[in-house]
Amino acid sequence: MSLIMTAIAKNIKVALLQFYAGANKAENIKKATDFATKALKQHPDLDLLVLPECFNSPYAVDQFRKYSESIPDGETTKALSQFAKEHGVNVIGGSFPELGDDGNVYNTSLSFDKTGKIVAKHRKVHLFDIDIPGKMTFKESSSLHSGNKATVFDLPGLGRFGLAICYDIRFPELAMIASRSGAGIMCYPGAFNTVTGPRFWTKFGVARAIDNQAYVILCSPARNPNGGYQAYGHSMVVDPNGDVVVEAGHNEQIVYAELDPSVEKDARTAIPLSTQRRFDIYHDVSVDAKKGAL
Ligand SMILES: O=C(O)CCC(=O)C(=O)O
Repeated sequence: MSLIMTAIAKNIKVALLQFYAGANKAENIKKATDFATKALKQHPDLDLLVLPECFNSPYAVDQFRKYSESIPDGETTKALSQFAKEHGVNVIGGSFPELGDDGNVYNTSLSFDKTGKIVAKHRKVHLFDIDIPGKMTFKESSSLHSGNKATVFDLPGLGRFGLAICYDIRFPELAMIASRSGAGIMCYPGAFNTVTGPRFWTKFGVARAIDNQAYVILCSPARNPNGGYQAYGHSMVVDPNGDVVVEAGHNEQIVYAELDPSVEKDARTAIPLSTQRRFDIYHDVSVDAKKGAL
């Protein structure tokens, strides 16, 4: 018996819905379902739809609370659940601002199986607090609270997924946890920007794919011609060898890919990282972490 595990159950046909959000929340939700409908019209046999980060709200720290809603009774959750159920399709629902029971606001991603059931909820763990002098300052923590767990889940018939949001991708640990738990696909709804996007977006997609010999899905909002936060776009799928399978431009569009379990199996068989790991050496990398060390 092969020791190499493949975490994808079948060929998975996926669509990445790259669109931007405007000021009207109801219109943003409708746009999401319109894009989803269009994708299914073009490819009725799709298994999975993926939406971008923060798809029902402008990406602005002073707006998140206004657009936030509770889960599962908020309008965004209901719309996505209903769409998944009506069309019998799995949905990784980008992210949107969640109003938690504790009164705090989170950047949260929900996934739905094809019966419309919520099968995963990830609250962004690492908040985007950066200051690049003269170029960009952003402080998500001024209005958002962070999540406190890594997210791994199964979509029945498709396989095991890891889920994280945007800036989370810079911390390889979340993808490692998912992969060590048997995930074969790592998905990041993410809104990189025109400063850090060109430099880092593709590299992170490729890095996480190679690290874990897993498919990586990145789904971004499109760039908004009416100003505000300028997302990088370039939604993409990267295969377990680090090859980019499909990549969008920066305008609104839908891109399609097929995830093939044999590609993952071949990658993992050819270079058998999973049987060569030395957990005796790096069983817990946090143990010796020193204050101020990377
Ligand atoms: O990591 C980056 O460069 C961008 C992250 C980001 O835009 C976000 O977390 O929303």
